[in-house]
Amino acid sequence: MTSKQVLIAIIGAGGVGKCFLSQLEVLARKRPSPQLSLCYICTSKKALYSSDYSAIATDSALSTLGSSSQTPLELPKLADYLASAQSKAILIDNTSSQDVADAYPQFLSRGVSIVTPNKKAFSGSYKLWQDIFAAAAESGAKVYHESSVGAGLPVISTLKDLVDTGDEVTKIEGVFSGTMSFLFNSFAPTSGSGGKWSVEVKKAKELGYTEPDPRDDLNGLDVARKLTILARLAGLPVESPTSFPVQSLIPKELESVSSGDEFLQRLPEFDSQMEETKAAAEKEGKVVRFVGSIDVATKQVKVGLEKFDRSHPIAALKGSDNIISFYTKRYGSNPLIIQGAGAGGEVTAMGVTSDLIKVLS
Ligand SMILES: NC(=O)C1=CN([C@@H]2O[C@H](COP(=O)(O)OP(=O)(O)OC[C@H]3O[C@@H](n4cnc5c(N)ncnc54)[C@H](OP(=O)(O)O)[C@@H]3O)[C@@H](O)[C@H]2O)C=CC1
Ligand SMILES: N[C@@H](CC=O)C(=O)O
Ligand code: NA
Repeated sequence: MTSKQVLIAIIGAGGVGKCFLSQLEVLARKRPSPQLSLCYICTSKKALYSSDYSAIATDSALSTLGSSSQTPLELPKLADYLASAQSKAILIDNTSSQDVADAYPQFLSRGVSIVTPNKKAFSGSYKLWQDIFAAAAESGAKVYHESSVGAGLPVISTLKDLVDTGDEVTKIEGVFSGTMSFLFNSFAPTSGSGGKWSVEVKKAKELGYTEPDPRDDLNGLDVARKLTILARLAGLPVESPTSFPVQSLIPKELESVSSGDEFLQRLPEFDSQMEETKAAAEKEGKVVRFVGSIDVATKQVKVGLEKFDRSHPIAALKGSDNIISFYTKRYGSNPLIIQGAGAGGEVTAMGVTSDLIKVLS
């Protein structure tokens, strides 16, 4: 190992993790120095690494991992492994695991930087948030999580720039879920009749837009997590994603179902409930959409369904698009607006890779 080398460790090789691996390959080619060396990769069951930090070939990492007989290191051991290396190490967390998120302070305090699309660390308890940034400040390690809100869209960097340059954010509102956007754009389009709710939910999962368990999207918690992150960055110390009103779209009858698969299997029985919601909006000449807002002055955060005129920009979104409006003192009554795909492996991995570039810089 040399000081011109940076070690990369990846936890999670699913939809986002796989796309990140190919982007890492491109980045390593385009940016020969420092040399990026993949030293560890794991899923929840398998791992690939060696005690001398030998480089794992990125192009064949997934197939080698698939046939590996190594199991993942426990998180404290992984922190030891990375902190003991002579080169700087960066941990890429491509999971949605709370356990991995809870361990960030351990990594950061030992100088290991973190890049992640996982929302759990930044929307968990306020104490975890404080511990993460305190550990990073003390050791000088970096932590970036652009893809935790709006996938690769520059939402977090924009909000940080607004705050760091002395602007005052008064309100943030919009569509914060790629899954919810896709579902309502296809189930209740501004023209035509739209598909069946349960069929669209399955499609959203197949397209890689949903959380590993789509109930985490449908119960509103994914959006609540994103709003918690943005509210904290805007200066509101929101305690948790369940400390403000969040509307769930999970039918009452399915609230106690144990697995995501059983939930998806039974969802068609309840399509009529969402049809009623859609029909009620149509009666007023409107369409229904799933939105969120943070009112910084009144400290109010909320997540749920609202009706919109068909000509409203929120009603007219396409595919998995998010739209996020920042109202600030500087921008006055014309908000700064960010719009584009808010879910999917490639666009999410782009946010992760560009965060990695920031750490390298
Ligand atoms: N998909 C998207 O559009 C977006 C996703 N994100 C976030 O990106 C993250 C990844 O999402 P996605 O790739 O879609 O999810 P997937 O379910 O496709 O992949 C998750 C990966 O993490 C692994 N994993 C889960 N828990 C652990 C653990 N405790 N230890 C080691 N590995 C673990 C899984 O392994 P195994 O298969 O063995 O369980 C799998 O390889 C999530 O936090 C999600 O919220 C953010 C923005 C957009
Ligand atoms: N499930 C999430 C993925 C990105 O955060 C979404 O649909 O927005
Ligand atoms: Na983003």
